Amino acid sequence: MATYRVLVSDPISEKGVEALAAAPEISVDVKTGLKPEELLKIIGDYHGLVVRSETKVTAEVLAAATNLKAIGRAGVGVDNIDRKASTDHGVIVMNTPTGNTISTAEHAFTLMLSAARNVAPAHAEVLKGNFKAARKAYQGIELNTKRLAILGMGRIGTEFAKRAQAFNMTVVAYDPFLTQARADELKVELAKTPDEALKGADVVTLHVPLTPDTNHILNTERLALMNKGALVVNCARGGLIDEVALKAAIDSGHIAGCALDVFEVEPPPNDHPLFELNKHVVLTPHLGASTNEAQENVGIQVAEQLRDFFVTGEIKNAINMPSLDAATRAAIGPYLDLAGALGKLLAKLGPENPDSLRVSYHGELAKKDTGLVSRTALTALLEASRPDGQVNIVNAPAIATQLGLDLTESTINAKTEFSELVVAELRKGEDRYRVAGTIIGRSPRIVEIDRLYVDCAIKGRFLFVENDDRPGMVGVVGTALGDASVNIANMDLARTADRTRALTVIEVDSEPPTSLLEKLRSTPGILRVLTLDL
Ligand SMILES: NC(=O)c1ccc[n+]([C@@H]2O[C@H](COP(=O)([O-])OP(=O)(O)OC[C@H]3O[C@@H](n4cnc5c(N)ncnc54)[C@H](O)[C@@H]3O)[C@@H](O)[C@H]2O)c1
Ligand SMILES: O=C(O)[C@H](O)COP(=O)(O)O
Repeated sequence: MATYRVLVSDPISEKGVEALAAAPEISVDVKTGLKPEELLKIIGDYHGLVVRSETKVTAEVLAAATNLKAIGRAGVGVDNIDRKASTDHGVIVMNTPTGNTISTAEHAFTLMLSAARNVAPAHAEVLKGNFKAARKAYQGIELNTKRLAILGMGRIGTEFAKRAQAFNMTVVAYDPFLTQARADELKVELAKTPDEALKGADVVTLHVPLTPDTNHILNTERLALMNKGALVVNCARGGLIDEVALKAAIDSGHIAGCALDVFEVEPPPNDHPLFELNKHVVLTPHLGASTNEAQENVGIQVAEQLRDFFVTGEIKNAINMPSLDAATRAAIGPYLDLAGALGKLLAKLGPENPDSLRVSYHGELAKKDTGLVSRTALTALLEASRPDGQVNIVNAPAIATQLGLDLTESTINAKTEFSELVVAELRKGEDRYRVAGTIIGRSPRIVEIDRLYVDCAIKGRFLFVENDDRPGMVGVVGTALGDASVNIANMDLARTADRTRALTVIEVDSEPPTSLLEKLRSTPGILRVLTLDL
């Protein structure tokens, strides 16, 4: 019986569906073209969701998706998925960033050539029998030596640049992450601003994600910076262009035309103003990634990523989580277990309503990527007060922020008696409580509780007894446990350097009854008694 149910709600390649269904742990339902209300009704039954750009994964859908753990986007753009709501609900969002790069770059390039040479309107006229008239009407634009501005020099922008250079175009690129060294390597001019890239450009092509910052990145003012007779190409997202401004710039004759694969609203309405245009215009229905090759790539990639996430815990190409490959998962597995135990210990023993959790790493571990280890400690800390599955590794930082709890990480070079040490400290004002652990062999051990040195396992049922450090206390505790028929599996004793306070960590074989806890708590010299299942 499959453990995880995955809904594929947009068409992906058959091979992708097969790759997902091949895992015995996973059962797959393909239901494409669902209306929003139909999706809302069934999404609660699924642990995984696979989409392209059609399914809108809104905050409402995520609120109804009570079992959802992961969304796989078979493609690049994730603007159809409410990222914040996904994170708040603890749902991992992964995309497949590389699978459709070439197909999309080729489509964008095709669009540029088609707009320059009026391929679409000329074709339509030929079919209508207007061969001669069309020969006169559709004079083209040569691209050789023209200046091309690329906004967004990521995967697709870079591939577009290579093709444009083969056509002897001069390429100028703007991307906030493009360095001079990379620009030199790609033989493109580096623009410091979008305006600088657009000034004097004959063609612009957009390859940036749609975000609140990039919405209408191409507007009236920026179109005006381009040369008269310039072309606009957009194979990224419709919202990047102010379509009203574009229509006005084409009507005025400043911009010659446009080549668009994407629209502000998809599908665009039948009376869309750009549909009135004819010369140097070509419009396609979001076909950039629609090749057999790209669809197989992204379909299989998304299937493998979701399968690995459910089966091995591997996290690849997540946009709201650090990645975690299988090898790293295996290497840091014991530290994740240790961090979980430290978080639980702090929840039980540390101050309530803390201001911050500080996780510090000593030794070799300090050189590794410990982000997920810290997140695991935070998740375990928060889970203790929300045991109903509301908190997980994806949403723990967001929940902590809502609570005003800071998570800080530090690496410490000072030597300790352990080759590696993880210290988790909960702070509330001046009040601090710390616990620490290490890995011995492959086994996580707790080695410090509130500055007292212990050695205990991270799994089991424990009784913590803090008492004045005076003779006879261990006997009192042992006798009380014996009288209550609670067997001791392990016992570890620690005391402060000034010998005023002692801590006994007792691993027990059965749940200590309330009567035993009350008896211990009322025993003179016993300061605190707590039980904890780790
Ligand atoms: N039409 C289609 O079918 C289709 C197919 C694939 C991708 N896309 C779209 O194309 C976009 C780009 O895809 P990609 O694979 O090249 O992504 P990418 O992440 O490799 O590249 C995006 C680049 O944009 C840059 N960027 C971000 N903000 C910017 C800004 N304000 N100005 C300039 N550059 C900025 C980033 O630094 C990055 O280098 C995707 O986000 C997606 O929306 C469309
Ligand atoms: O962002 C993408 O990957 C493209 O826009 C492709 O979208 P699609 O999968 O809906 O064709």
